[in-house]
Amino acid sequence: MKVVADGVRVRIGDAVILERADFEAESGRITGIIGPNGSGKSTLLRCLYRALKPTAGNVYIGPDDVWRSSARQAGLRTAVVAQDHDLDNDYSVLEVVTMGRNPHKRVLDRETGSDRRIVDNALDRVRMRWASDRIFATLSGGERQRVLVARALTQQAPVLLLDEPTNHLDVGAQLELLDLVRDLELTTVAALHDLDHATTYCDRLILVHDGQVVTSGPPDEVLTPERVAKVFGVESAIVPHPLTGRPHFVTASRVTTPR
Ligand SMILES: Nc1ncnc2c1ncn2[C@@H]1O[C@H](COP(=O)(O)OP(=O)(O)OP(=O)(O)O)[C@@H](O)[C@H]1O
Repeated sequence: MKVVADGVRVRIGDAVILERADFEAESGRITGIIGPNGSGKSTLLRCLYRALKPTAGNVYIGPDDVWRSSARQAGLRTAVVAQDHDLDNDYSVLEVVTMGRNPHKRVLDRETGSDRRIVDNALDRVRMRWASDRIFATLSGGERQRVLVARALTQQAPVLLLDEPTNHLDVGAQLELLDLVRDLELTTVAALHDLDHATTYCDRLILVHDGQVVTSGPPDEVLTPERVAKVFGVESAIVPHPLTGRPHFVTASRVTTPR
């Protein structure tokens, strides 16, 4: 299922946060959104998962305009791990992850044995089943992040939207999560800060700068040294990884090119 942004514009008050954002995320592929702090990555993602209505333009998940679909329809197609969440302090981990099943249920439907198996399986995949009865708010930042990924998995949606999914995770847990995302083979759109992760895990990148999509394409075409210097202000190269031989993004020093 494809994800398409068509001329998306976001204006908040007098500020234009996003201008004419166009892109297409291919079915079953990982598309990374990269760009400096404040460039508009989260804003673009929020438009995709119905948290923010664009001032102009359209977002399509598969054939449907997300802003003409119901919240439930959107929940069946799109699972989200956002940067912020509005979870009550008293929810247990099990309750949080079970919420991912809500789009599959009618109002008074009870949890079934099948739901419970899906929830347990998701918790196993992120190695958090041991915490099922813990209060979500008492977990560490990295543990909470893994639980939110488990909740997204239980939605069993074809599209996965991730806003800086490796936040709070140690280096091993970061790679474990990104390997898991790759193995899922969903249509994934992820805002990422780590440009080596973006190079290693993404099939395509969308580079956002000052609220504009600067370019999109395969990582080696997007992350040219000239463009990285201009947008991020650092000297960089893509070189063969000394351990794997795969393309590896490295930085050297800050450059003086104005951003
Ligand atoms: N509700 C709002 N009101 C005013 N400005 C906003 C609002 N939401 C976002 N912005 C501004 O829009 C710009 C883009 O924000 P956004 O969160 O999309 O950036 P980002 O690329 O995800 O940044 P980061 O890498 O720091 O997470 C920022 O300058 C931010 O301050």
